[in-house]
Amino acid sequence: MAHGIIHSHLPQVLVVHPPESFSVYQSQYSHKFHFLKAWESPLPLDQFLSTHARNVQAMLSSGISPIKADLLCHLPSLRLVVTPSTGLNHIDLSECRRRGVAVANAGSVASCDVADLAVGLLIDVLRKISVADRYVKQGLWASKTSYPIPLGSKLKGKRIGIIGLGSIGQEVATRLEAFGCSISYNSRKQKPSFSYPFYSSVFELATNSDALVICCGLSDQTHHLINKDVLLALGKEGVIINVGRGAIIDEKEMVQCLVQGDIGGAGLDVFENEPNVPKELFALDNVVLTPHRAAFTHETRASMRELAVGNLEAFFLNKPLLSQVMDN
Ligand SMILES: O=CC(=O)O
Repeated sequence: MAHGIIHSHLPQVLVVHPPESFSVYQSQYSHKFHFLKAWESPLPLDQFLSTHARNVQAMLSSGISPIKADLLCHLPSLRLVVTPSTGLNHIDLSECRRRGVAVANAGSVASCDVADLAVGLLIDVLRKISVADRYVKQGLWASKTSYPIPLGSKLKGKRIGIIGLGSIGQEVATRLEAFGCSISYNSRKQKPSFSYPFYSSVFELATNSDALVICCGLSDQTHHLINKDVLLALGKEGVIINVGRGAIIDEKEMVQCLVQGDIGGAGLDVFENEPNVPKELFALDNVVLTPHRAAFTHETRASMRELAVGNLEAFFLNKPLLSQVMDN
């Protein structure tokens, strides 16, 4: 039936924009929930919500599309937003709090994968794996007598500055310690359970690091946290890795620093205006780009779905949520 508008005995879950692999939610969980699919409706969204979603208590977010006051005002009965993402910047948490809407996210299920990609990007930038891959695949190795790939840089011994020592940052630290790097960090608050040196200033952290790895979430406090001064403090050999959110870095300034050689390189999985990536970066061999893929493994996507569904089930059974966002 169109848009899933049927009278069903199953609990209704509003889906405004489908999350990745929504077909799997449908095939595996349609016996538990009735998914109300707003995007399939020919009605304008406002009208659809006012007409069909006024009594809906729970919604499943796509993990990307904004859930802000302009949407929430059409959903007076809403009590839960579940997002199958780690990041929460697409959700207006204070508006949710004001309206008594709980929020549950993917908790730490993606942390290992995200940390793996961060370390992979760092190794790629330092050891020029993508450059070398292109060199071989383009037939340059076989066709040239000289060896034009510049030397890479050793990972062991590098001073790594982690921004955000949450579960992703901690996984990055564990991995890079095993590679013989030294770890320091910046976080909202010092974490006494870790002995890594803490810097309350990102500028000081950058000054004392060979690479910065951004692992924090995007908020008003972290927007453009990495500005021109921080980038210049990182220096000409310094590398920046971002698996957090694009807007944590002032992207325009970063592009300029990379183009002018004011920093040494970058490994970026996230961008300010996805899916648009500054074209200037395409020509730079010291920059490795991935399209927001850090949490994309079969295993983690399945865990994210299971946790999202677990939260929905808990909600409808009046049980505690499995991964409620604490400051919500
Ligand atoms: O970026 C991915 C996520 O927030 O899960």
